[in-house]
Parts: sequence; C-alpha cells; structure tokens
Amino acid sequence: MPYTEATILEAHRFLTVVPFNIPHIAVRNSTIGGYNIKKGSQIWLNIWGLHHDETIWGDPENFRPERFLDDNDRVLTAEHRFRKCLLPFGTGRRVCVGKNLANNRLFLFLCSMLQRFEFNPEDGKTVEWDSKQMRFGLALSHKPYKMRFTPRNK
Ligand code: HEM
Repeated sequence: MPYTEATILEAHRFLTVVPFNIPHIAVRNSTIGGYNIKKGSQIWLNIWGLHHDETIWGDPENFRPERFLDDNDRVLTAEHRFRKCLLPFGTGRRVCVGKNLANNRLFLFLCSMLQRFEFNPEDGKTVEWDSKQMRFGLALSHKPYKMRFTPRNK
C-alpha cells in the first residue's frame, strides 16, 4: 500500500513529533560540517528545521504524500535523498528503539481507522493548520480541535 506508507512518511516529516531530538553530549572533540564541537558540548539536533528546509523539500508547508513516491507510484527507497533527510526517530547509535514498533502501529492504526470511519471537521468548520502554532515540548502536539468520525457502513 504505497500511498498509505507515503502518507505516514509525510506525516513524520510534516509533524516532526520530536522536533529537537533528545539532547546528546559530545564525548570527544570533533568536527562536523566544518564546525568544531568541543568535548562535553550539548548537541540539539533540529529535526523540525531539517524537515521544513525549503532547499530540500521545495514546499515543506504543504502536506503532500506524493513527494515520497517515484514515477511508478512506488515508495522512494531508503537511498533517496528525501528518505535520508527524514529523521523522525533520530539517527545513529541512539536511534529510537521503538522505531519499528511505532511504524507498524501507525500503519495498522491508520488502515483500520480508514477502513471503518470517514473523518471530517465539525459541520461547517475547517481545521486551521499552522505548523508554527504547535504546542512545544519534547514532543510537539497540535492545539485541540474537533473531528467527526462517521462509521463507513452507515
Ligand atoms: C512516532 C513515534 C516515535 C517517535 C517520533 C520517536 C522519536 C524518537 C527520537 C527522535 C528519539 C531520539 C533518538 C536520538 O537520540 O538520536 C527517540 C529515542 C527513544 N525512543 Fe522513540 N519515538 C517514537 C516511538 C517510540 C516507542 C513506541 C518507543 C518504545 C516502545 C520508543 C522508545 C524510545 C527510547 C527507549 C529511546 C531512547 C533510545 C536511546 O537513547 O538509546 N519510542 N525516539
């Protein structure tokens, strides 16, 4: 189900639930991208910035799952630049241990909900989206909004 998988990838990018990763400490003096990092420095990875960088994504403020599909509507492989620039679970030795569990759950949850319900905003309303108005914390969350879930068999 490539479009569903692409939608989950795009949701990871667009929402970036953990915007600044979990802070790390440099264990030795090192150089990254021309910057000298002193041993003991606290490192905050700006994943939200990476996921909303116009020079990478072109139109980062648009929710567009198609960006993760190739010309044959297959999900881009892990080698594609977009996939390499998508780091919702961090990267390297301390990458999220729940990554596979979370992705499996997201897929099953999304599919089973979409099979059973139609989702719509409250009657006559639209849900306004502004990624700069999220509730900030270790994890980002949207301010409350109301949705109508209608069983698909009715
Ligand atoms: C969409 C869901 C999730 C997101 C976006 C997410 C994101 C992250 C991120 C960004 C990190 C920091 C990685 C780093 O330091 O480089 C992390 C670490 C971690 N996550 Fe998740 N996570 C998710 C779900 C889960 C789940 C379901 C579990 C457990 C069942 C989990 C357990 C952990 C643990 C234990 C760490 C610390 C790993 C370490 O420091 O070695 N996460 N997660």
